[in-house]
Amino acid sequence: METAGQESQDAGRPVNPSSGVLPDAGGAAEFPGEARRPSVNDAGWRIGRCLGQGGSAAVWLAERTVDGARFALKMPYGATADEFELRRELAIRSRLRHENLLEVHGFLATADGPGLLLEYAPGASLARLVAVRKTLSEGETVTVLVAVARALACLHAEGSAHGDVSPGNVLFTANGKPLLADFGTSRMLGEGREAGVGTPGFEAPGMKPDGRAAGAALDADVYALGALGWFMLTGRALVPGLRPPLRVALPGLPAELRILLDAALDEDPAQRPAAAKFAAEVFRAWPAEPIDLLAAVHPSVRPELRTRRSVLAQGKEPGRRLRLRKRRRSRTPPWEETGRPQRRSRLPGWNPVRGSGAYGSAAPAPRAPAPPAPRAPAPPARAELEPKRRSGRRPARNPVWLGAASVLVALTAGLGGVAVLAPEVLRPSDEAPIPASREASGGTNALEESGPGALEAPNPAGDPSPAGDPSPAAETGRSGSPAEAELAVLAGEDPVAAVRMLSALRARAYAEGDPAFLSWVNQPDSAAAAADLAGVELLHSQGERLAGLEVEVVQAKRLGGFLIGADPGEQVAVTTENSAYVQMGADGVPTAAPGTAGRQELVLELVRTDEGWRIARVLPAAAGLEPGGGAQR
Ligand SMILES: Nc1ncnc2c1ncn2[C@@H]1O[C@H](COP(=O)(O)OP(=O)(O)OP(=O)(O)O)[C@@H](O)[C@H]1O
Repeated sequence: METAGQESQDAGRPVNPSSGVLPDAGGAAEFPGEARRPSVNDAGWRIGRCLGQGGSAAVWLAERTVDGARFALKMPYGATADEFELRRELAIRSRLRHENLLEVHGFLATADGPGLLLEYAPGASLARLVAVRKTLSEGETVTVLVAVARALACLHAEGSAHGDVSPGNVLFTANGKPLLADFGTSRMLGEGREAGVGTPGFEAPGMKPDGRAAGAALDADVYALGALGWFMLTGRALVPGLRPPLRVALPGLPAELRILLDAALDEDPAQRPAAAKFAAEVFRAWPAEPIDLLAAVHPSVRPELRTRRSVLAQGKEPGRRLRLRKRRRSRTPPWEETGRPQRRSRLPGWNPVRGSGAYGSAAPAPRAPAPPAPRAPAPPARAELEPKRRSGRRPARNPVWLGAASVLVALTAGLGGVAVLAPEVLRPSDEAPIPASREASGGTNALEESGPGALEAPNPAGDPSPAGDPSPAAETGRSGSPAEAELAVLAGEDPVAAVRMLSALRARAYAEGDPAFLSWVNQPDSAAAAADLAGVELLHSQGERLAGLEVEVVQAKRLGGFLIGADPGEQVAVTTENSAYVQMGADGVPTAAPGTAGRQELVLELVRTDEGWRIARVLPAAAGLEPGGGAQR
């Protein structure tokens, strides 16, 4: 289990740009125990903060410099003595493929011996989440239990048991997908089991140290699932032999969930369900909800979170139990699978209903941030859409839409429709992490320095100076303005020519972190305007920009015209290519891994206003002309 509060220990530490590591006391251990920052001779890697410490190892953030991909590096305390265990962990894990099992990539040589390279889980551990939040809602508990039970079912089907299903070994991606980690205690069925490898409160009663009885280890994993459920709902680990009946301990708990947890926690292993069945029944018993991770993650991770932010954003105390909603009762008794469709949560973030369908499965290596291709927001409540255009103020920061402090995250997290639109661009954040922006509070980046090879910022933006004229630039308090010739193209007849110019201006808004350009790009108060304004305002508010970004329309074809209210509109199918870029702070230091070049096919819906062509809506390439369809206004 990790040390309580460890994730936050690095918060606010100053950055040492020359060393590539957080400063510490002469390289001495920063944390209790033997954790010492590993030294990697290979220039292709940089070591960041300590992510956590367990009983046998410390885990560090590691960045592959060539592409900015982030991993977790697990370093056993005892160096070579534990190398065998690492190899075993790799061997067991590499046979399995499951979206809720943490990926194990291989070894990395360090001066202290080999470390195990793991998929990086930025969303912290369940131990930390519960430590901060106190308890989770029923829906969140379902999300975790279903995911972990499915992962266990996969492990069990391959003939292995986990052996230490506990809160420190359940980690989260940035979109709240639970990952079962730490296969150091895993054993093939029939193998002996070391004494004391489990976590108190999550060990099945009567589990013998050798654990050779066929199936005993599997049943013990299921008991641990029940204990996890108890832990999430009560905020406490079970005290063996002292468990009050769930009906008493949690009187408001829906009966369906209570029966399932009771079954998993049964003293008699034979009465416990198999992991797969437990997953199916818990999934059916109560609607899953995305996990609210905001309070638990390291400050540098907050910008990339894709989970809902209700607890803090709504001013509620972290850890406050969400009130029981109207129960969704099942007429079918637990343990009988019906395959009945589940109610879907509309909140962003992973849940087992949508699973990989919504966000894709884990990729071997994280990717660089997605380029800001034109976005089409999901159809939201109109009130959420109102960008305070022409008011000189920033757009309203709706927690769902703009809770993040990073532009790219805001675009990808809040605007759910984008995923439908451009799936190749919008990977889940564990695949496409948007590395940390600098915290206004002085927090550090996840990987905190740019190093000698830091990317230069092409076309550095000048200091914004508030303008005093009544132009749109003045209204946003910025000085950006297109040239006369560019404006003439927008005012012309040809929507195809206009589309090229609109794309270029839009890219300039991002490249210079200057919202003023957007006034010439999007139709006022449209969905496209809301999305872009939110994104660029976020960049602007952080003094950041996407340096070097250029978007070129390589193909454009008119699909046809239509009316949007009284205004003439046009749909134009476009293929755009964006350059690589760097998310850059005002000090010229990159705040995220470089964005890669890419290509997209979209349909842009333009409207011809008195001031010229503007983008009203962005549609998937397949959308084509929608007869009678109009842009959201
Ligand atoms: N892939 C990861 N991404 C982010 N954090 C991680 C990752 N792996 C581990 N951690 C953090 O490090 C802590 C310790 O890791 P882990 O549980 O693997 O160590 P351990 O010594 O094997 O633990 P145990 O005490 O269970 O034997 C975790 O609780 C978690 O906070």
